[in-house]
Amino acid sequence: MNTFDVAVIGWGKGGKTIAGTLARAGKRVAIIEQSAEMYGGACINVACIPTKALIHSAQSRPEKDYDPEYFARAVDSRNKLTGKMRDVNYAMLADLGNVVVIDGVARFTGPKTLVVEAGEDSLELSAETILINTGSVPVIPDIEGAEFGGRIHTSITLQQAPLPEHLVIVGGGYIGIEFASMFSQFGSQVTVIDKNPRPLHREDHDVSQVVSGLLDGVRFITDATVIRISQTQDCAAIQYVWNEQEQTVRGDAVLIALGRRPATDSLDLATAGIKTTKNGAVEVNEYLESSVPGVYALGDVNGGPQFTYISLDDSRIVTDRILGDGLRSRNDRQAIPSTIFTTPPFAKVGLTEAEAEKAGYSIKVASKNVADIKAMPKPKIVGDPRGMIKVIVDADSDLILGAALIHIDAQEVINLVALAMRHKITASELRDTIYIHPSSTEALNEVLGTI
Ligand SMILES: Cc1cc2nc3c(=O)[nH]c(=O)nc-3n(C[C@H](O)[C@H](O)[C@H](O)COP(=O)(O)OP(=O)(O)OC[C@H]3O[C@@H](n4cnc5c(N)ncnc54)[C@H](O)[C@@H]3O)c2cc1C
Ligand SMILES: NC(=O)c1ccc[n+]([C@@H]2O[C@H](COP(=O)([O-])OP(=O)(O)OC[C@H]3O[C@@H](n4cnc5c(N)ncnc54)[C@H](O)[C@@H]3O)[C@@H](O)[C@H]2O)c1
Repeated sequence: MNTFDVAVIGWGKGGKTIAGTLARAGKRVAIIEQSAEMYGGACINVACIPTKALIHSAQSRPEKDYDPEYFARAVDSRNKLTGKMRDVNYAMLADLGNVVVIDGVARFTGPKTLVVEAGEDSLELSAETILINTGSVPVIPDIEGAEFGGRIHTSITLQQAPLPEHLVIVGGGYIGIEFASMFSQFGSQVTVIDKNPRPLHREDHDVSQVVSGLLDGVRFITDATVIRISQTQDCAAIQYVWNEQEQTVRGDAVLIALGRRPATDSLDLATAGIKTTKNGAVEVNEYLESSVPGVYALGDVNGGPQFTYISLDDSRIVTDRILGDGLRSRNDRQAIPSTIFTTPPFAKVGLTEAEAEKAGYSIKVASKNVADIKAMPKPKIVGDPRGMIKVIVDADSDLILGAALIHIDAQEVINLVALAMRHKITASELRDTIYIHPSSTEALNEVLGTI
C-alpha cells in the first residue's frame, strides 16, 4: 500500500491549487486524474477557457454567413491554446518533488483508502486527508432518445464537431445561451427550446428579454416539453409539446444543456461511509468536510455553485482548515457574481428585482438601456451600445441588493459591484465615485443617479 499525507481525486481548480500549496508546505501529495486530456481540469480543457476562446473567434468575425472552415480554424487554434495550458498545468504539479501524479480512475475502498484503476493496472493507496475534486457531468434527461452520441452532443463534444448548419439547443440556461450566442455568430442557424416561459427564467423579465434580444436570429421555443429526440444519417429531430400540440424541429446537431450533476458515480462513496445529498453531491459542512473526518469535497462535486472561482475559493477554505486557523468557511461568502458570455456579456450579482420584492425589501430600481446612458462612451466607441444596466437598491439602507449588467466589459464591472455589496458600500457612494473615462464603469455615475 502506498501511503501519502494527502490524496486529491480529480485535477480540478480547487484540487490542483491545494495540491501545490500542500506539497510546498512539505506534505506528500498524490493527485489522481482519470484522463491525460484533463490535466488541469475542466476549466482549461473543455469548459471556461476553450469556450471563451471560441467565443472570441466568433466575435472577431464580422460576416454572418455559415463558414465551417473559419470554425475549423478557430477550433484548431483553440486546441493549441488548451494544449499549451494543459502542459503548463501538468508541470506545475508534476515538477514539485512532493507530488506524485497517478493516472486512472479512483474509487474508495475504505474511509482513507483508494484504488486507482487504469485499464488492467491498479494501485492501492492510503492517505490521512483525501480531497474529492471530481467535478460534474451533464444531466441526461428522462426523454426518449436523449442519449449522447452521433448528432446529440454535450457542451464538450459539440465544440469539436463540424459546424452545424442548424443547431438545436435543449435548455436555455448558462450553456444554452452562451452556445446559442457563439454558434449564431459562427453562422449557424440556432433554435433554443426551454420548458420555462423564457430563457434564463430565474432572471427578471426585462433582463431575460434584453439578453434574448442580443442573440440575433436565434429562435426561442419556450413553455415547451421535449418528448422525443431521434436521429438519422441526415438530421436529428426534436419532438416537443407546445400549446398542447406536438411539434417537431429538425437540425443537424442537438446540444443538451439541462444542468450538470456532481460526478460521484465512479467513487464508491458508500464503501467509505461518505454521505451524499439527494442529487448525488458529497454532503459537506461549511468547512467542506464530508461525513468522514479528513475527507473533503471541493468544486462542483460538493453541490455548490458551479463556477471555477468557487472551486478556487473552496481550496482556500480547505487550505485554511489544513494549514491555517480553520476559521474560513463557505458561510463567509457573499455576493457571488457570475457572467454569461454573450455578446456583449450578461453579468449579475445578488438578488433580482422579483427576488428582492419577495424577500420583503422596500426597493429602488436604477435601470437604463445602455444606448440611453450618455456618460458611457465605451460601448459606442467599440460599436455595440446594446444592453442595459439594472441595480436593485434597498430603499431603507441604500445598500445594493443586486445588479444585472448587460454591456461591453460587464464581466469586469460586476466585480466592482460585488465588492461594494460585500463591503457595504452604498449606492450613493458608488454613484459619487471617480471612475476612469472613457470606461464602462463610469455608467454607474449616471444610472445610480436616477434613483
Ligand atoms: C461549457 C462550460 C463552460 C463553462 N464556463 C465557465 C466560465 O466561463 N466560468 C466559470 O467560472 N465556470 C464555467 N464553467 C463551470 C466550470 O467549468 C466548473 O464549475 C469547474 O470547472 C469545476 O471545477 P472542479 O474543480 O469542480 O473540477 P473539474 O475541473 O471539473 O475537474 C474534475 C476532474 O476530475 C476528474 N475525475 C472525475 N472523476 C474521477 C475519478 N474517479 N478519478 C480520477 N479523476 C476523476 C475529471 O476527469 C476532471 O479532470 C463552465 C462549464 C461548462 C460545462
Ligand atoms: N460563464 C459561466 O460561468 C458558465 C458557462 C457555462 C456553464 N456554467 C456552469 O454550468 C452549469 C450548467 O449549465 P447548464 O446551462 O447546463 O444548466 P442551467 O441550470 O444553467 O440551465 C438549464 C436550463 O434548462 C432548462 N430545462 C430544464 N429541464 C428542461 C427540459 N426538460 N426541457 C427543456 N428545458 C429544460 C431550464 O429551464 C434552464 O433554462 C451552470 O449552472 C453554470 O454554473 C457557467
